[in-house]
Amino acid sequence: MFYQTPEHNYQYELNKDLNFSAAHHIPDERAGKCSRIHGHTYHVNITVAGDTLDELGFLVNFSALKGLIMDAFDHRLINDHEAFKDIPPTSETLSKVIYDMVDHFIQTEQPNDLRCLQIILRETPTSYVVYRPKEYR
Ligand SMILES: Nc1nc2c(c(=O)[nH]1)N=C([C@H](O)[C@H](O)COP(=O)(O)OP(=O)(O)OP(=O)(O)O)CN2
Ligand SMILES: [Zn+2]
Repeated sequence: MFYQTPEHNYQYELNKDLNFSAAHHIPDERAGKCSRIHGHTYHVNITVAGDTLDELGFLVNFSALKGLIMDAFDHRLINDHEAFKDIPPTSETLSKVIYDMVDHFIQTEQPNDLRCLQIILRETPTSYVVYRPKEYR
């Protein structure tokens, strides 16, 4: 599947799609049925860009991005994750949490200079969110 990505001048743009199964609830009765614990097959699209490749010829290993997200959320209750100690696990907040995880990983684990441009998080067949920082550094 192809998604809209922000305009940029990087030579390479990588996209990784992945799915994970998880439960969540929005702990507020105003969320209606979503205040009850329920599950989704989440779909995530991660966009990373850069001008230089690492020694393997990768921007970043696709499987490293997948592992990062799967380890944190697959077959878990998202509310239990420390990032959601004080905020509800909505599509909006989860897309930002995933953005921050990917950004931290590529800044600390990759030798090449990479940027995460956006995260698309699909919670249901009819609902998804795009998270993009105001500007990429
Ligand atoms: N802005 C948001 N609204 C809602 C979120 C969210 O994360 N951000 N989450 C939920 C529920 O958790 C749940 O995912 C229901 O979403 P919804 O699109 O309403 O699901 P349906 O399958 O019922 O959608 P239909 O298109 O009506 O079948 C709710 N809102
Ligand atoms: Zn839900």
